Amino acid sequence: MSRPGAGTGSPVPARRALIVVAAGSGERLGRGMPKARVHLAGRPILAHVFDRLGELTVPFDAVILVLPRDDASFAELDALGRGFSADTGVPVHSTPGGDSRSGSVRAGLDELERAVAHADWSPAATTVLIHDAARALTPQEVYAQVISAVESGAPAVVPARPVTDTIKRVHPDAPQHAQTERVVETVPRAALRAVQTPQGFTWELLQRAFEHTRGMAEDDAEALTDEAMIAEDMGVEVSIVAGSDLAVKITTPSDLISAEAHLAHASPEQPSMPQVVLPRVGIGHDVHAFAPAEEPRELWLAGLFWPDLQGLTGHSDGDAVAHACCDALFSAAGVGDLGVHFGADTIGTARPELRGASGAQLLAEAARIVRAEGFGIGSLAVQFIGRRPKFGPRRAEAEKVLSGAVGAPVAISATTSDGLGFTGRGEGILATATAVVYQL
Ligand SMILES: Nc1ccn([C@@H]2O[C@H](COP(=O)(O)OP(=O)(O)OP(=O)(O)O)[C@@H](O)[C@H]2O)c(=O)n1
Ligand SMILES: C[C@](O)(CO)[C@H](O)COP(=O)(O)O
Repeated sequence: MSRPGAGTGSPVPARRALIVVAAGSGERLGRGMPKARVHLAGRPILAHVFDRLGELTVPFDAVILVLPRDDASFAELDALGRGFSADTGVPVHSTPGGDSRSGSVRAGLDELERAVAHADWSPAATTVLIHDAARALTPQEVYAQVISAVESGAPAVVPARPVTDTIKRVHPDAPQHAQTERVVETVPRAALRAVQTPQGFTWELLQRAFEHTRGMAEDDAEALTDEAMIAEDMGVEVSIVAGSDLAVKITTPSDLISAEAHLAHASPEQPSMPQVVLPRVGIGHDVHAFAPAEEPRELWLAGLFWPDLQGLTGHSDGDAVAHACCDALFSAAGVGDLGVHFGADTIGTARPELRGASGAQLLAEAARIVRAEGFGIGSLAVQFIGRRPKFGPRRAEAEKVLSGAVGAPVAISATTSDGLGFTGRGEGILATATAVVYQL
C-alpha cells in the first residue's frame, strides 16, 4: 500500500508504527512494581498486549516499547518485546520512559525517529498508534479500525465508548479531603464518550503536536492527558471509532480482577469456575557478621546503601535480607538454594558473571530462575533481626527496590532481639524470608 508523499505527489510506502507506553509505576494498583510487570492470569500485563498484537491481520512495521527506567523492570519487559520480535519478525525497540505519560509518549516518538532514521519513512505516509500497556486486553478489531480510519485520511483517530453513568459536574472549590462535594449540574451524557487507546495519527501530525506543546506553560501541557487533546488544541479534527469494553485501563485492583475474569471466561481451556491453584511456600535464612572496625566496608541491606554504618562481611555485598529472599524463592519452587545456583562458598563461583553482583541483582536473577522453572511468584515476606540500621524510615524505599527486583510484592520488617545473642550484641544480622509461588 502507498500514499502520496508530502508535497511531492509521488507515492511512498505507507508505514505503521505502534508506540506502547508501559513506563507507569502502577501506584493505584498497589503491587509495589511497575504496572506492566504485574501478573494478569500468570503473565505480565505487557505480555497480553503482545498476545493481541500477534492476532493482528494488519501488522506494524515497527513497535516502540516505552519501559520503566529501573534495570530489572526494563530487562524483563524488554525481553518480552524481543520474544515478540523473534516470533513475528516485527522490529521492536525499547526505550526508557518519562515521569509522566506524555513524557513517555515523547520518549517513544524520539525512539521512533532514531529507529527509522536511515529508512525511507515519510512522516505524512506513516500511521503511528499510541497505546497504553494498561489497556492490555484491547481486541485487535480496535487497532484495525483506528489504522483503517487514519489510512483513509483522518489525521487523528481515537476509540471511545458511550458513557453509561449519569455524569455530574461538581464545584471545583471543595476543600481537599472533603467528605462531600457540591453538585453544580448534571451533564447530558448522550454526546459524551469515554476515550481509550490505541489512538492513531499521522506521524507528521504528532511531530507538529509535540512542537505545539513545547511552547506551552507546564500546567497547560500537563492538562493535555492524551495526544488527541493536543490535536484538538491545534484545531485538528479528531475522529472517533468504536472502542471496546475490553479496552478498559487496568488501573485499580478491581480492574485486574475483572480482566482475570474475562480471560478465564474467554479461554476455552479454562473451566468457567475459578480453578484453585495451591501455592507453594518456601523459607530462607541468611546471617552475616559486621566487618571489624579496622576493616571499613559499605553497609548494603535490603537493597539499600546505608551511609555511615559499618558493613557486613561476606563474599558479596553481604545483603542478608536479599539473600534470604533468594533462598526462600528457590525453596518455594523446590529448586535448591543459593549455593546451587550462585556457588556454594563464593557467590559467583558457579556463575562468574555474577561475581560482585549486589543482593538486589541476585534476587532479580533468582526470580528469573524460578519463573523459568514454570512458577509465578505471589509474594515474599522477610524480617531481619539486628540492632542497626534503624529500618522504619526507609521501609517503603527498600520494599520498592526488592519488589522491583522480584517483580512481586516483598514486605520487609525488622526487629531487635532484646539484647540477646549475636544480633543483640550487634555482631551481625540474621534475616528470615518466606516466599509464596504457584505452578503455572
Ligand atoms: N510516566 C508514565 C506514566 C504512565 N505511563 C503509561 O501510561 C499508561 C496510562 O497510565 P496509567 O494507567 O495511569 O498508569 P500508571 O501511571 O502506571 O498508574 P498510576 O497512576 O496508578 O501510577 C500506562 O500504560 C502507563 O504505563 C507511562 O508510560 N509513563
Ligand atoms: C490516554 C488515556 O488512556 C485515554 O483515556 C488517558 O487519558 C490516560 O490518562 P492517565 O491519567 O495518564 O492514565
